[in-house]
Amino acid sequence: MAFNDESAEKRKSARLAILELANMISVPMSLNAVVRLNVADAIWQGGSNTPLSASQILQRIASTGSDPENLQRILRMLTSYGVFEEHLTNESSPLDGSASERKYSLTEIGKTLVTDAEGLSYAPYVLQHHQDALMKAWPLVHEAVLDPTTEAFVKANGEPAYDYYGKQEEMNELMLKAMSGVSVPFMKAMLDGYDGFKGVERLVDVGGSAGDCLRMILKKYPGVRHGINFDLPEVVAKAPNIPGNAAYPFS
Ligand SMILES: C[S@@+](CC[C@H](N)C(=O)[O-])C[C@H]1O[C@@H](n2cnc3c(N)ncnc32)[C@H](O)[C@@H]1O
Repeated sequence: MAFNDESAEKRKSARLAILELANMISVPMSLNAVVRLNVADAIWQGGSNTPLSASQILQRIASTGSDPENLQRILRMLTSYGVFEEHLTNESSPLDGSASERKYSLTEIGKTLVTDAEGLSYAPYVLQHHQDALMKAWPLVHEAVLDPTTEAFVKANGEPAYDYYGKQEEMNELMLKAMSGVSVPFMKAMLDGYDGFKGVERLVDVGGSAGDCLRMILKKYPGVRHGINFDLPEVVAKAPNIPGNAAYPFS
């Protein structure tokens, strides 16, 4: 196939678009980096969300020898995806000598990574989705088309995901924390607008993970006397008991 008009606007935009797609991995990997570095909590320290430069953020999270320029690149990348807001100050930049120093605060998206009073955030979800076992499976996605008999995760890791998580305590705990971080705010919002649990006496949450959803439903609906968290044994073993739940110790 020959393309005669390589300078046509739509060919130029198509080439830019495919380059962006080809490099898209830099976005979740940058997100993973700021979670590992705990940048959101560093900016939010004390609830102020005062814009900070990369060097000021590093003073809160890292020892000497860290590289503010590399952090700034990551922050700028994620600013373009709405995680941070960039503020150009009147002070000159000690990093690159430019007239304005760049500072960063959290947007609403960025705030989802801040650890709340219950120790929860969306940060563990980001880590869970980029753990080594999953990262090993992604390059095998095309094999799901060519040979769908074995899923990519199994090909990469030798066993299905939940078997793998169950055997690795750290991964099991990360999965539980990731689910709690996502489900607690979701469930709060859902319970504000949904009253379908009225009149229910026995409730089974299939795949209930740490039991957060069940706990929140039981708290709002004391009429639900038996709440059963039906999950894998190693997951239920880590799930805290729900006070007042008549189903214990049978969940
Ligand atoms: C995506 S998580 C859902 C978490 C939970 N419903 C929430 O909203 O926080 C899926 C859950 O299904 C559980 N699960 C996977 N296979 C299962 C099985 N065979 N029997 C019971 N639970 C299982 C996992 O351990 C995990 O907790």
